[in-house]
Amino acid sequence: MSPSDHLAEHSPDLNPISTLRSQGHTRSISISRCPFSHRLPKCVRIVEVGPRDGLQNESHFVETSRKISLVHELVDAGLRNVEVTAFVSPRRVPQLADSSAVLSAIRKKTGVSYPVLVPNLIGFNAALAAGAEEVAIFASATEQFSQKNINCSIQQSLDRFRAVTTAARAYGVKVRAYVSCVVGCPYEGPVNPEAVADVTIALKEMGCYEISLGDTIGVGNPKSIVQMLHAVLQRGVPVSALAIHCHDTRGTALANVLAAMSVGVSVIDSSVAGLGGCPFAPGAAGNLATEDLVYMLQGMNIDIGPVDLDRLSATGRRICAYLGRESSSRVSAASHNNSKLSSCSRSAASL
Ligand SMILES: CC(C)(COP(=O)([O-])OP(=O)([O-])OC[C@H]1O[C@@H](n2cnc3c(N)ncnc32)[C@H](O)[C@@H]1OP(=O)([O-])[O-])[C@@H](O)C(=O)NCCC(=O)NCCSC(=O)C[C@@](C)(O)CC(=O)[O-]
Repeated sequence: MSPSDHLAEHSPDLNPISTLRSQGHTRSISISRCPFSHRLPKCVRIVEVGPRDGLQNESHFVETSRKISLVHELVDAGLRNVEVTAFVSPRRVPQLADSSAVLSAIRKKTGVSYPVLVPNLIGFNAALAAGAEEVAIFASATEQFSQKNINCSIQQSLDRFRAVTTAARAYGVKVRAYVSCVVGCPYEGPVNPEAVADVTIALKEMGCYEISLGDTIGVGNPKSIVQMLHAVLQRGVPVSALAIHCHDTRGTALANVLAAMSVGVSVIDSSVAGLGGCPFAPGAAGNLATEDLVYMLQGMNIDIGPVDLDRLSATGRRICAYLGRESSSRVSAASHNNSKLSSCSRSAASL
């Protein structure tokens, strides 16, 4: 039985292509093409931020052993980039006070990167001592968010980050970077894309191999995301050095990711079960759920590596059960309710 027949049998109304075929429409193949698929990257690298971004805002302390097993489960589900924790002030982010214990206990697999967040040299040195091979620094496009988040101006933060990138180079540690509030700021409102470009260029010039552009409070839409990306690209930052990091506060994260992909972005941050949110960004909900991203990309036949969606969904459900909350992944909820339909997207890919 072909995938389309399988779909037709189980859910005829979900499969317009086979329905049209059965009605004698021979040109149905053409509508199976995504109208902008030629502009989308063929491969996407997913950066899973659940263990760090996902847990940092949780009020009840997650046991160190549970954090470690979450990282292992995500890697076992096939993810190849898993952000593990943050070496920040334990007074500011008590949930991640066990960062050294977590990172040093991770059973590392070859071919997997395990970046950790560091705000300054203190954090970098602690991360290095715990075995970090990749760190992520994090700046903001707005002054007020920078002050609230890391207690310094944008310029001061760039000076601190330059010290980190210099040290990282000396130790052979890779450095990724974030820019927060790329579309809107909880304290300053709409953000000028040129401000995002300024910070992105500064981070690129100090040696960050990749800069992840964060819609921290999930106010973006496909148009504002693309406008922001164009501003960054027009200033000469190569698209291969950019990633996108969308919070799903208003339900636009997946659409925003697709918009970013249509201009060539091929690295996407997401969080298992849609966990997450910055403690210093009031109103910020969780990230785009990794399960939902994987469902869409696998369904579109975009290569994301060997990710097992069922295992990933199970991981999301387990951590949510531990935290005593519902998963924000729509795919996870849907496949739980109707396992027969869970493979629709994957079947459609081969039509
Ligand atoms: C950045 C600092 C450390 C500045 O820290 P500071 O400027 O020194 O001042 P502070 O009052 O904020 O903290 C001072 C205390 O932190 C200590 N300290 C100083 N540095 C470190 C360090 N690295 N590790 C551990 N301790 C450190 C320092 O020694 C001192 O200790 P105390 O005297 O109080 O005992 C602090 O403000 C901080 O930790 N802020 C938390 C930032 C954070 O984790 N935010 C959430 C992550 S960002 C995010 O979620 C957005 C992102 C990346 O996901 C993308 C997006 O969505 O946009």
